[in-house]
This record gives sequence, C-alpha cells and structure tokens, in this order.
Amino acid sequence: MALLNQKQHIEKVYSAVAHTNGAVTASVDAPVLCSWQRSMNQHGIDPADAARVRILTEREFKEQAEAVDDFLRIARPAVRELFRQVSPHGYCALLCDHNVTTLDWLGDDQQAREWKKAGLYLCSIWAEEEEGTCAVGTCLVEKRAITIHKGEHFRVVNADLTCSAAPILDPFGEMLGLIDISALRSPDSKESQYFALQLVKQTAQLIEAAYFYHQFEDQWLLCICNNREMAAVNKTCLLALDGNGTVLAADQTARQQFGGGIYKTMIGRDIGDIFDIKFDQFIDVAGKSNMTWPIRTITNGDYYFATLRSPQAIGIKSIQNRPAPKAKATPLKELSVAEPLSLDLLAGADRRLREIVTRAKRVLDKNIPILLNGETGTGKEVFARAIHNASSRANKPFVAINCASIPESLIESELFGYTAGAFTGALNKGMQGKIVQSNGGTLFLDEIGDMPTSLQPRLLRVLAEKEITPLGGASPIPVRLNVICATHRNIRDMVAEGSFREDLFYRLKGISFVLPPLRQRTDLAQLIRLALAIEANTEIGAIAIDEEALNLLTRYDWPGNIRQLRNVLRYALAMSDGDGIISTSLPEEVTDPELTALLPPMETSAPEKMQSAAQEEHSWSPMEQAEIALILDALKKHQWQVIKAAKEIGIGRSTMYRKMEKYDIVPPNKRP
Ligand SMILES: Nc1ncnc2c1ncn2[C@@H]1O[C@H](COP(=O)(O)OP(=O)(O)OP(=O)(O)O)[C@@H](O)[C@H]1O
Repeated sequence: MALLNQKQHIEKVYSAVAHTNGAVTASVDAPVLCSWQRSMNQHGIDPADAARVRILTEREFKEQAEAVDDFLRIARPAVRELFRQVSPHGYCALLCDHNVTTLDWLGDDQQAREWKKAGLYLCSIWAEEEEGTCAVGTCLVEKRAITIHKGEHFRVVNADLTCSAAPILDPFGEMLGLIDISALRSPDSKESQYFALQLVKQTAQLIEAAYFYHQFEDQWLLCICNNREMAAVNKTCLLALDGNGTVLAADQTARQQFGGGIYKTMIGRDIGDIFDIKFDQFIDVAGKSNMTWPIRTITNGDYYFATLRSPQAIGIKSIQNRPAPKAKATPLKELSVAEPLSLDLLAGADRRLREIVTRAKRVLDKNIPILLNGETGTGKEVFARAIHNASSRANKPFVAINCASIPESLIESELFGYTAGAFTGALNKGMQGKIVQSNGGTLFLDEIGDMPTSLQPRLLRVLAEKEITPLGGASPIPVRLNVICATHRNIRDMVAEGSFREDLFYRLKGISFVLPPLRQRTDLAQLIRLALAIEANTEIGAIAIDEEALNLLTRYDWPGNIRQLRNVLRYALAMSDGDGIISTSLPEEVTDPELTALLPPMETSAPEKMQSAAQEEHSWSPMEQAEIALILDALKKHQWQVIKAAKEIGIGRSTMYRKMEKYDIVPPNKRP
C-alpha cells in the first residue's frame, strides 16, 4: 500500500471508531466496525503498528498440532481440494485450530517469500487480540463466516490482503478450528470475494460432516433431507443416536431445523419425540438397507427423507435386545458395562474424550510412553487400565504403583526390587520390583510428579537401557517396559522449578492426554446413566432417574469428579425405595450445594487432622509408618470402605481390621 493510502487508512480507522465523521462510519460494514472498535478499545492495538504477525515456535507448533491431530487428519484432504480450486486465482489456503494458529498451509511455492512476509504461512497466529480485524480472528469472535477485504483489515500492514474465513464446529457446537483462503492482490470491490466466501463455507461444512461421522462412527447416524433425490448424498443435517434411539449429538443444520438452533433442546431426547418413528422398528428396516425413508416431524407433520447408517462398532449395550449390525457384530462380552471399562465406554459421547480415545488407540502397540494429566478422580487409572486392556499386552500384567502414597525410602525397593539380604530387614528371598513384574505388560506410575528427585536418574536409565539391576544385585535383568504415567500436577512447571528432570519428562511424555474434569464434559447425562448402571450392576437405563434428579446432578460442580459422582450415585441407590432415583434420594451436598459450602471447614478436615494427631502420638518404625500411609491412602481412596481398601492393598479383611486397630485408625463415622 502506498504511503498516502496508508495514512488515509489509519485516519479512516480512527475516525470511524471515534464516530467523528458520520459518512466514514456509515461506509464501514457493521461487523467490521464492531471489530475495529474491539481492536482499538479492548485490545489497544495501533492501526499504524507495522509489526509482523506472531509466529509459533517449533515446539509450540508440535504440541498444538498434536492436540488436534484428529481434526487435522480429517480436515486436510478437504483443504487440499479447496486449494486445488482456488490456487489458479492467486489464493493460499490456511487451516487453523481454535486458537487461530495456522496448523496447515497450502500456497504457491514461488510466492513463498511474499506469503511469509504477509504472515499467510504455517505457524502464524491470526488472533483479533493481536492483529485487530482480520478474517480468521474476527470469524472466531463472530462464530460465522466472514470476508475481510483489503482496507477492512485493522492494521495497515494487512490492508492489501483479502481473506475469507469460515468456522468449523464440532457436533456439540464448539469451535474446532477455522478455514481461510487469502490472496495478496485482488480487485478493489468486496463483491469479487463472494464466491470465495461460499467456497470456504462449503468446505467448512464438509469437514464438520466428516468429523461428525468420525466422532460417532460407533453409533447410529440419521441423515435427514427435505428432498428424496438428494437424501443419499446429503452431507448435513445429521443426528447421532445410541442403540435406544436417544439423540447423542446433532449437527448445526439439524439443530437449526429441529431444535430451534439450541443444542440442549435435542440432546438426550428420544428420536420418537421428534419424528414419527419407532426406533427399534426403524433400524430393522432402514438400518439394514441403504434406502431412503420418508419421516414426519411430530410438531407439525412436515415430511423429510432419512437414511440410517449402522454403527461400525457398538460400545454401549442397549436396554432392549436390539439387533447388532451384521457386518461387524461386536462380541457380547464387549457390550457389557461391567468393569474394567473399555476405552469406548470411557469416551462416552464427550468430544474431547472421544478424540483422546481415538489418538490413544493409534499408539496402543507402538511402545510410546503415555502421560495422563487430569484432576483427581477424572479416571486416569481406569483410563490407563483400559489402554492396557485394549493393547496386545492385555494378557500380560498391569502393574500400578502410586508414587505419592509410598514413603520415599520405599519407592526405590518397590520399583527396582532387591536381592536376598540386600539390606537389613530385606525379605529372605529378595523381592521382585514392580518394573520386573510389569515385564511385557504395562507399568502404571501414578502420581509421577511425586517421584523423588533422587530416583529420577535411575528411572531414566531403566527407560533408556531397558534393563534393571535390583538393589544388591550384580547383573542387570532385561525388561520390556511399557510405561503409562499419571499426575494431577503440571509437570512442565515442575521442570521449570527444577523439581522434575526435563530429560525424564520428555522420556515419559511420548504422547500426553489431559482428561477433562466432570464440569467440562458435554455428556454428563449419559455418563450418569452409565455410572448408575455400574453401581447398580444392571444395564444402562434399567434404573430410572427422574428429570429433577438428573438436572441436579448435571448442574452440580463435582470437585471430586467421577469418583465423587459414583459415591453420590451409590448413596442415592441406597436411599431410593426401588422406584429409581428421585431428587430426595440425593445427598445434601448435591441438592443444596450452598448449604454444604456454608459448613465450617472443620466438618470435612477435622477427621483427617485428628487421625494424623493420633498417629503422631506413637513412634512407629519407618516400615510401620509406610504401612500406615498405605492403609490410610487406600481407605481415603475408597471412602473408608474397609473391604475395598483391603482388596486394593492385597490383604484380607480381618488383617486389615487388625492393622487398623494396631495403628489406631478409626473411620470418620466412628470417631467421637
Ligand atoms: N468413565 C467412567 N465411568 C464410570 N466410572 C468411572 C469412569 N472413569 C472413572 N471412573 C471411576 O471413578 C473413580 C476414579 O477413577 P480413577 O481412580 O481412575 O481416577 P484418577 O484420576 O486416577 O484419580 P486420582 O488422581 O485421585 O488417583 C474410580 O472408581 C473409577 O472406577
């Protein structure tokens, strides 16, 4: 842009934002003007600022791309096709994640320097907070497709570009990413970009549909169209249904057409409440054929045409005896909800979790260390077990060690084992460490953030050399190690503070997954039904739960995540009189969270304090202290259910009671 034009552009932006000249303000499209105001007033950006677009470092790029691996894999072919169509007209194509970072880029290599200079390149960040008005950033804010043409850009350095971007939403209406096509030069009129905008919109829709299919490939997919001829090839208006005909997800078109645009009005509803179909009969006819079937809406009797695609694999058992798809019928035992839970059952219908499960399945047998991160009770251990059970090592041992519950002095021998007479107090026969026990199976290192710094180099050596020398041993033992670690801590921060070795961190984090806390899960109602079935040892849906109770449970904040949810359901089952769960079956912490919040902290923390005080009065030997810590940890983990805690430690019930008596360990409900 020539200097004079640059000056005019800057003056125009200032004048429009300040409304000093009505004609200037009126000449700017409303969404562009709003974005200019945000850029200047909220983000404090100077339209004259000539800085280049910010670029991600290689490591940041790798991490961000890894986190949306599935999305990129699904979207790339569509971006390539789009680029093929637009590149002869001077456009490049950008695929961005929901952080507006360019994770894929296609452009004419001969102009690579120019693209780079303009920031239209891999790793560039097109956030409105940094760039001001721009197609990608403003599209993210507006959540709709938009063209930002030349001087509509906020910063003068971008004012030669023309860019059209469209959002790509997931089946739950959340932003997955964005697609953009941009050109360095273009005609002055914005109308020239009309077809560019339509093309990015279409491509975004295609990616959304592909993603929807992928996310729900193990469920029934109902594809609805208002035209019989187009029904078989239609890519939008999709509903994912479970084996009972309950709506699990709906794409944008379906939400707009049948749910008034509101996601929640459709999810969890029976398909028979929306269309005049009985789902079990419908899958008998439509599920077995690729034919198109006429259906009518219940509300106003409008005709539509539907095709039904059967699941590729079913994870959840249906309450009635519905026929499983013939092609890939799943063995009966996989349909049960009994523990240990499979990866598919753990994923539920939550987008993030389903993505995590898909990625986890891809590395199952690749000997890549997995790091699981997540708040307490989000299911890290259960997830690790499910990964093990889904791998080819399923018939080999899954050995878990909790680095936080074992005293530092014992971790070494627990992990590495020792030979007979290695030290005073060592068992006569010596002890095989957990690492050797897990040989060929999976070693689960829970709370890895609590691994003492003194032991970290030793663990690193075992991982690198794949052999181990027990304490007191002379020769190393070769081990086939597959490690899954878990922690609720931020190990990266620990690395920065120096309390966790960086080399060990990268050795353990071949791939990492963050399990979402319950408050972020989008499939809470479904998870509640699943957990209820597990607690009651029945099939999903066999225990009724009324709407008020379900609402209370889905609205509750769940600081203890799934562990707490399962305790609440266990309590509710005990309180219910056989007619299912109603709101009065639920504990007060759920029905009246404010009341619980008002209780003085002593109510919850006192028992633990008293317990520690009781232990401190004695002078136990280090071995006894270790035993106390182990018992207390197991009891707390199992909410003071002695039998479960004993089972976890691997001792009998009577031994457990004897030890509790010896160590003065009293359950909170029996304390004075
Ligand atoms: N998807 C699920 N459905 C039903 N129950 C689940 C699910 N995920 C986890 N659970 C249950 O929740 C409880 C907590 O799970 P787990 O011990 O794996 O969590 P965690 O994240 O390892 O907890 P912590 O960090 O406290 O060790 C367990 O009883 C487990 O069986």
